[in-house]
Amino acid sequence: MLIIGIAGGTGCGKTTVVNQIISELPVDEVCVISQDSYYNDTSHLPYEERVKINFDHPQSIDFELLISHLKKLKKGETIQQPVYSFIDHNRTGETLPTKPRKVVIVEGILILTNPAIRKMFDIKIYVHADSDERLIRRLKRDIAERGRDINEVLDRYQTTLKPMHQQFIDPTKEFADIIIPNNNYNTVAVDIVRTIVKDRLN
Ligand SMILES: Nc1ncnc2c1ncn2[C@@H]1O[C@H](COP(=O)(O)OP(=O)(O)O)[C@@H](O)[C@H]1O
Ligand SMILES: O=c1ccn([C@@H]2O[C@H](COP(=O)(O)O)[C@@H](O)[C@H]2O)c(=O)[nH]1
Repeated sequence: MLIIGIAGGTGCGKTTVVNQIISELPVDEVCVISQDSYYNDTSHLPYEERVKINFDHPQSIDFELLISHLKKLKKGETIQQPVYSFIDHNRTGETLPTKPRKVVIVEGILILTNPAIRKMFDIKIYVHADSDERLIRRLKRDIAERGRDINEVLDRYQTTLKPMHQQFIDPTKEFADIIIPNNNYNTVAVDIVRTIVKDRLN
């Protein structure tokens, strides 16, 4: 099994890059694990409290569950990946059965901050886009897809996203084997990663 970790700040294009990598691969050869599915279960908190959580701090992630799921996949077991709602800021209670595949891609802003999970990755990738580009993309996406308004996104950017990016996420670039510049769509870099993956599948 080849486990690839793909990190990078919010809006850098991780999900887009993952979709480009897997688009030409056989569906039964690859599976994707999103760090977002592993935000801590905060069902015991009311919405008014959940919305105040700092979702850009490593402590917001249930790394224990994520690591145990990766270990199970390595052993050939199917896992139940939690489904997360950005609207409710919580797990939905549903799960997505995820079968072990030859290639497992784990993507998320904080996945390279955790030393134990870093050790499990065969290839570590960091997707880079400038902060103004990321903010613009995040604004557009969160308003269109995640039920936010402009003030909410900008407030969160100033109070948490930017400081957490500088403190925790950007420094993980140094752990990356490959850094993909993604201010523009980077088909060359995606092709290179695809070639590595295809080579592994043969
Ligand atoms: N290279 C790019 N150029 C322009 N827009 C992009 C690029 N990569 C991603 N996007 C767009 O930016 C938004 C955020 O991308 P996404 O892949 O969800 O980022 P992430 O998963 O890192 O938060 C999406 O609307 C996506 O279509
Ligand atoms: O309940 C939540 C949980 C997370 N977020 C934000 O999501 C991004 C991470 O997702 P990307 O797809 O990598 O952008 C993170 O910056 C959190 O602030 C949220 O808004 N609500």
